[in-house]
Amino acid sequence: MAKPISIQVWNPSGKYRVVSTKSMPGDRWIRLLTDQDCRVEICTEEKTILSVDDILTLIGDRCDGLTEDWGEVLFSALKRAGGTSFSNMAVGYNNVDVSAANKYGVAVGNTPGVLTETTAELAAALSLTAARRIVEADQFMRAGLYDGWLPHLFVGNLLKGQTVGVIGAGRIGSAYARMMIEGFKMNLIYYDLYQATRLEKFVTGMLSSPFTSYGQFLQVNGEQPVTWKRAATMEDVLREADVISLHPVLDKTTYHLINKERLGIMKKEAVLVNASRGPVIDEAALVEHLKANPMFRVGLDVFEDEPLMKPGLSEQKNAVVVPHIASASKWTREGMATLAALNVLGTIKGYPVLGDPNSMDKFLDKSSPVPAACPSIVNAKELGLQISNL
Ligand SMILES: NC(=O)c1ccc[n+]([C@@H]2O[C@H](COP(=O)([O-])OP(=O)(O)OC[C@H]3O[C@@H](n4cnc5c(N)ncnc54)[C@H](O)[C@@H]3O)[C@@H](O)[C@H]2O)c1
Ligand SMILES: O=C(O)[C@H](O)CO
Repeated sequence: MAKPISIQVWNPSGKYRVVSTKSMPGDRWIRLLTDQDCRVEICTEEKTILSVDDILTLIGDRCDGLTEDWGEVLFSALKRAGGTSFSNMAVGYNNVDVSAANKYGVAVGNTPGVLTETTAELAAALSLTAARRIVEADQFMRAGLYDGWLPHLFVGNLLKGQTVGVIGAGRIGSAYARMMIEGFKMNLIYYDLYQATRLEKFVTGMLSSPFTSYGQFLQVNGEQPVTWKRAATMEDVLREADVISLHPVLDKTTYHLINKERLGIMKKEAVLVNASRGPVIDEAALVEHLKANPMFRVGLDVFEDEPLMKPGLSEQKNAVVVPHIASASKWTREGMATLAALNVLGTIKGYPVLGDPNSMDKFLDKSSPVPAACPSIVNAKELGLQISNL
């Protein structure tokens, strides 16, 4: 007999039962659901990750929508309980077996757009922190080791005029690239399967006057214009860039994208940042590379065996590690909760799915009524859901 799971209930008499496996920030998402006749159950267990059995208990024998780590067993249980809707509170959905969801007719929601800038800012922070050895210097200071200014104390890398490499120049990768170009006047080299047209236009391009591009703006102000290049291969980025940030989705094409061989072609003093997904880097190979190359530095928000780090990583002074906080700003996390709730609500109500998963503003604007649509359902086409342009 499964152990009972502790929950908090909102609007107990609501017609639709929606379960959230975690407490999510803010209360707008709860109101949006309860106003539309949903009974909302929020798991209040203290453990961070629920087991499959815990979630099966939460689903029970009737559940209309739910939010966690999902595959065949859970989607079939949700279907048996009458559920048609699931949402990740995340843009990445590598934790979801979408073909199992398709098999059981369950819509899979995600939360794009609202976390783009917040995640890019953390990647920029990790780049700077690693390049300028801020964590090492902070620890040194707190340990009472500072005896006075020295020419060689914590010498790091200057970013200005160096080259930033972006692998995966989608929403977050492009936002990060712009921050590094504007903030530190770095040159850009990027690799993506597709051309990042908007990003390219930003650096050189054809945007409106008074300046046609950021490069021209710098020139007019007496500064060296920045350059950009779309690399033909990922190896070109690894060879040329001084700071490399990873922003692709995680799938079989990006698993261990950074491995021993590819680490080997990077500059000895390069900075590598990962705020995408842990398994994009072969973390055991990275630990060896960090040991052998003390001037090579990494900033990691995500880990291959999350929440664990590979043996040896935590001892490396040339690694900055943070616990998957890239999207952790108040505005973003409340927005993610709202989008996740609206994905579930919209599916329950049979609303169409927004055709453009990059324009979430209308769902996030607290001063106007929320549109009768699902913000982002990744398997809308497979399930034959109606698409709307609002
Ligand atoms: N650390 C965090 O908290 C956090 C927060 C948000 C997103 N993420 C991760 O970041 C990822 C990207 O998010 P996004 O909103 O920018 O997604 P996006 O879809 O806009 O961008 C992903 C880009 O990766 C590119 N890509 C796919 N396969 C590739 C390959 N083999 N080589 C190079 N590029 C490839 C795609 O063409 C696309 O441009 C998410 O899938 C998620 O895993 C992490
Ligand atoms: O994919 C995502 O959105 C993150 O990992 C959580 O912010």
